[in-house]
Amino acid sequence: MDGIALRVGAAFPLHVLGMQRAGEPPRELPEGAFCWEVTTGSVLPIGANCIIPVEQIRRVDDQVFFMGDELPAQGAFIHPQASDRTQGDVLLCEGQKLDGPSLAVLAANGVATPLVSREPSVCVVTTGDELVEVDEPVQPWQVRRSNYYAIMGMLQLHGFSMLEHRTLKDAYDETCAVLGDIIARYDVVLLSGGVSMGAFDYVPRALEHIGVQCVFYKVLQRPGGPLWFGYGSAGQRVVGLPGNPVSAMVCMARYVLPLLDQAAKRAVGEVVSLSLTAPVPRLAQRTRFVPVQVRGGEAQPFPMPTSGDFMGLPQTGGIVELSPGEGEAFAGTRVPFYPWA
Ligand SMILES: Nc1nc2c(c(=O)[nH]1)N[C@H]1C(S)=C(S)[C@@H](COP(=O)(O)OP(=O)(O)OC[C@H]3O[C@@H](n4cnc5c(N)ncnc54)[C@H](O)[C@@H]3O)O[C@H]1N2
Ligand code: MOO
Repeated sequence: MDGIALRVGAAFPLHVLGMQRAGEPPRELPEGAFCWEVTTGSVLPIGANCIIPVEQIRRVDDQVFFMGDELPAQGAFIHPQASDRTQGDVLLCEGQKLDGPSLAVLAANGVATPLVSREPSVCVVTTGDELVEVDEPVQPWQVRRSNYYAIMGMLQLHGFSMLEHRTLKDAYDETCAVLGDIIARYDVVLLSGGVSMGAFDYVPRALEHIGVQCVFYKVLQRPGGPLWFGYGSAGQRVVGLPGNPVSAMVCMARYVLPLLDQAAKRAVGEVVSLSLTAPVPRLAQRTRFVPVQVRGGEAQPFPMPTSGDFMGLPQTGGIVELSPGEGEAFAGTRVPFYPWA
């Protein structure tokens, strides 16, 4: 507070001894009708116990007159040491993301070298003979490598930066060799495509051949049924995402982003639930994920015709999860929501 520092009870007018500026060591305030001019952020002069804002005084030369209605009480506009937190208080917990406020707390407390977890390195591997680069000419029987951009974008927007990319042809020996090399060098490997039932879907076989321990393969869900997950010998997390673009993005939002938060030792955010604005048929035996537009805490279903149709996804903010069951989830049903990033 910009104003004057005084002792409660000192009789006005007060004599101004000078200016106690921010960044200066404390001055002495003697007994009697004296005060120090102070600026916001300055330390309290020794002996002062109250501040009067500059708006409430009138200064004539070195004399100060009180112009307010009521004299402030002892301690007014003073921020005592340790009044916000005291020694021994916990300021940040494990898993805290170092955002602006938490970095400010670290800096203010002199923590120049905080103990942080290492960001996991991630390699995204896209597989398929039909895939071409985004800036290459594409034939009617070819597909642009859009899953790579979708996955990378989701990872980057989620705060991951140690990202690499490899491409693989649908060839078993090459898949084994390249994956063996990649898995030895990254904490997390995210594969797209080649996990289903096709004659050239080599990913599950190749991963097991090179010693990646399968934890699960196939989930009762749509889209994203053929999802594969396992651990490398040094604990590397390996995910085989289904190649269909909607399936790959759904599995990223629902499983991979939380998995990476866990790998980075970040606190995994609480899952938000939203209210459906329209009924959605459930699947009898499978969990169903439906893209939604989010408006005012409500989820408007925006289903894609197939898991290869993703041109409408940019109008959505993420997916909701419907548990298996008969009939439909009615409008108003609260369902878990997973954002795209
Ligand atoms: N007989 C069966 N066939 C299929 C089944 C099944 O259970 N039985 N599951 C289907 C489901 S569900 C899915 S999902 C797909 C997943 O197949 P894969 O993971 O093996 O993926 P691919 O066959 O390699 O590709 C599927 C589809 O996605 C396109 N794709 C692949 N990678 C990319 C990329 N990087 N960017 C854009 N598009 C990509 C690819 O061209 C295919 O069209 O299997 C069903 N089949
Ligand atoms: O479930 Mo697949 O993941 O729809 O196309």
